[in-house]
Amino acid sequence: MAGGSINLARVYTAYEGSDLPVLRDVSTSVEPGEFVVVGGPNGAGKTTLLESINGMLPITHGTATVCGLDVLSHGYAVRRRVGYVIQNFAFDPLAPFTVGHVVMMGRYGLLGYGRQPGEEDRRAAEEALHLLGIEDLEERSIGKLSGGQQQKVLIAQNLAKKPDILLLDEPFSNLDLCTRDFISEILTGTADAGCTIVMVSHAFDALPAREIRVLVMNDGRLTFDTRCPGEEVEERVRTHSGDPHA
Ligand SMILES: Nc1ncnc2c1ncn2[C@@H]1O[C@H](COP(=O)(O)OP(=O)(O)OP(=O)(O)O)[C@@H](O)[C@H]1O
Repeated sequence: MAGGSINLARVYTAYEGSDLPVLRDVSTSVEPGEFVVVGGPNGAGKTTLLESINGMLPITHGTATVCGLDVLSHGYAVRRRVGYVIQNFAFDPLAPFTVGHVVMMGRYGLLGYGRQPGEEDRRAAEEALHLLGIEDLEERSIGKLSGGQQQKVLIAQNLAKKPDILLLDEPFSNLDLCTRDFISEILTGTADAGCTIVMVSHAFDALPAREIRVLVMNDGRLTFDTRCPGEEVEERVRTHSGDPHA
């Protein structure tokens, strides 16, 4: 994990079929190894921001450069280096994959076309299973696990990829309090190893004690940007989030 930078310059993003952009005039720079928390009210554009960074959504104006690559013209290369733990994902109970398969899928984008996983891939998957403490689930069917267990598997899948940047959308949403602390420690270790972390969250109780970069979004715009210790993040986000019901 080398740690990747993110540079957004006056970015606008619109969903297909819509003329109105959801992200509006977003500019920011994230340095390699930063731990970023993105807050703000429901519908502010936080998920849209993550999916603009990894090139899943089309940027209609402005430029996004991730790990030194232009996202519009090098989306595939960007996604090889960026992990993404999506929000509220649930596998079909009949999905024909074991936990081991799902974690190994994190390596597939790194393999050439038609190449089978090798020793390095197996080691990376085993390390990720071990880090998340889910080795005992390796042979279990993914769709038959609890939401919290599936969440851990998705995090393991993305860590097996050894990304330069890890994007996480509400990673604590399915997790009990102890597991939140456990995942928070893993993310802190991942950031300390050099990986840039960008996490969208409404839950701030499990943030690491280290310095956090806080970005707040309101109505598609980036409206607040600061750095503070983990325990102050909730207060900063609360103070700077517009009330959508006001
Ligand atoms: N697939 C889509 N097509 C059209 N509009 C969408 C789509 N997904 C989201 N939007 C709109 O984009 C806006 C921002 O949504 P987004 O999911 O980025 O917000 P968010 O800040 O992540 O919200 P939350 O905290 O509720 O997860 C919302 O107005 C939403 O309705």
